[in-house]
Amino acid sequence: MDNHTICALATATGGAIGIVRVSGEKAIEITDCIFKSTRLKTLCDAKGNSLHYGEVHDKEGNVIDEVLVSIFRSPHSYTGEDSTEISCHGSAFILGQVIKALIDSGCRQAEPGEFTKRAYLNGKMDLSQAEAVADLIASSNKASHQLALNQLKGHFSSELSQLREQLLKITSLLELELDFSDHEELEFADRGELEALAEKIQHRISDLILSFETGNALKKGIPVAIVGKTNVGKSTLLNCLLHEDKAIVSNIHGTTRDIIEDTTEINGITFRFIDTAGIRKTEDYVEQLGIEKAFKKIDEASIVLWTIDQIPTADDINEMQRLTEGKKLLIVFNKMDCLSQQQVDNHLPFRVIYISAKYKEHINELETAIYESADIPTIRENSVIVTNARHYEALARAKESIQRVIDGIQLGLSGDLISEDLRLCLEQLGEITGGQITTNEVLGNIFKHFCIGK
Ligand SMILES: Nc1nc2c(c(=O)[nH]1)N(C=O)[C@@H](CNc1ccc(C(=O)N[C@@H](CCC(=O)O)C(=O)O)cc1)CN2
Ligand SMILES: Nc1nc2c(ncn2[C@@H]2O[C@H](COP(=O)(O)OP(=O)(O)OP(=O)(O)O)[C@@H](O)[C@H]2O)c(=O)[nH]1
Repeated sequence: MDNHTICALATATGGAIGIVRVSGEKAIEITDCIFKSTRLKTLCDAKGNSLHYGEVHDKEGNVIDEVLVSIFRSPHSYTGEDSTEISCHGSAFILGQVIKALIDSGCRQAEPGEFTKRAYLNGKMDLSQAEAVADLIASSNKASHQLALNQLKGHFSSELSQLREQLLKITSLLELELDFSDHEELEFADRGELEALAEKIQHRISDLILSFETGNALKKGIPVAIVGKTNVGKSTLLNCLLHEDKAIVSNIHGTTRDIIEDTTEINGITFRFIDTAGIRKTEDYVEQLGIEKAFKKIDEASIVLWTIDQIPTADDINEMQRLTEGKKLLIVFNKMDCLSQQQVDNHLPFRVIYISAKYKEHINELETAIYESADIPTIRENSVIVTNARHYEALARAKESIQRVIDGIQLGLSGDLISEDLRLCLEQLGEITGGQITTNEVLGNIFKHFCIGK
């Protein structure tokens, strides 16, 4: 890490007040260079967590703005370094001038995520908490907000450290055995006990891996595929659910060829609606490609809205069931405005939601059904749900390692062979929170997605 003092705008432009953050060894000294107060001789004597009124000026001594400066002293700051925050009037011009003045006095403009990266490197938070900061900023609904907050608060981190402790316990039991391996009659490590412990760890890792399906869906949006024959009104329905004209609607069969998707919220949960090409037999090569993509999307979706505009035949029902096996299936009978009461009353052997996409009738009812079929678990303040693909991958590898430990114990392998897999498992779990072994490449990949000033 370079030890330059960094600065950046911390707020979005356009507000009444804008904050410029400064962090690093010379943060207070450099801020003092551009700051003048009638009360205080120099900021360098100011206490940590104090607030100071004054003016900032440029190199030539021209006043830029009337401001408030907060002082944080290492290690009691967000980054763990000496830091200041300059609250100015929220004009893009003023904020630019303040940053320029700071750079003229020896600061460097911060890179994306550099404040949080420093907080991580200074031990203020672990890597999964740093990632939670980015998720928190990106959170747009109650669920994703709660998940990010839980991760930031360290619930996931402490779960991982419990797992690491248990792994270390197995390791130390095995090492004890190795130390005394000359005395073959001595068996310190009860293999049954070791196996039970390893299995407990594996279960917990498996649960975390499983939680990713929910976590990922809540973060990225629960995938809902809109499927059906051509011209039944799938694109009209998509537009209706998204509350915007996203897809082209026409009465020409086979209008939608490619996949069109976007997200929207129902009761604070993000859903990702995917409009697909209408399914029919066709000689048109491009349309056929679209239909194949539709089948793939059904596979990836958790919920399928099978849209119809006529009473389905037995063959239709068979196909519907065959293609959506293992999915939550909602049958949407569209164009109800064209149906006779008799057709509506015709009893179908499954639940059907009658709507009119064109005239926006019964859309609320459909939204409720979609929300209910998503079966979203309540996210408590201390729920641990994995939402990050990097964490998921590390857990998957850790699970393989612990499986090899279990296999090794069952096969009666020697302690040193088993220890090797235990060490791997520890390392893989350690990647999530970031240990000594985190490479610059991994760090670079994580922090480049942050905004500047965070
Ligand atoms: N003005 C401002 N608002 C902000 C932040 C900030 O840096 N500045 N944050 C940041 O992005 C978030 C709050 N996070 C923060 C986390 C730690 C510390 C801090 O000073 N920690 C010290 C003292 C802790 C204490 O008093 O208990 C420490 O960890 O030692 C500050 C902000 C959101 N709001
Ligand atoms: N009467 C009536 N017409 C509708 C309704 N919903 C859609 N339509 C009409 O049905 C026709 C087909 O609509 P689309 O949304 O393009 O149908 P699609 O299923 O996406 O069609 P493909 O792209 O061919 O798969 C259009 O003329 C729509 O205006 C409805 O609720 N009632």
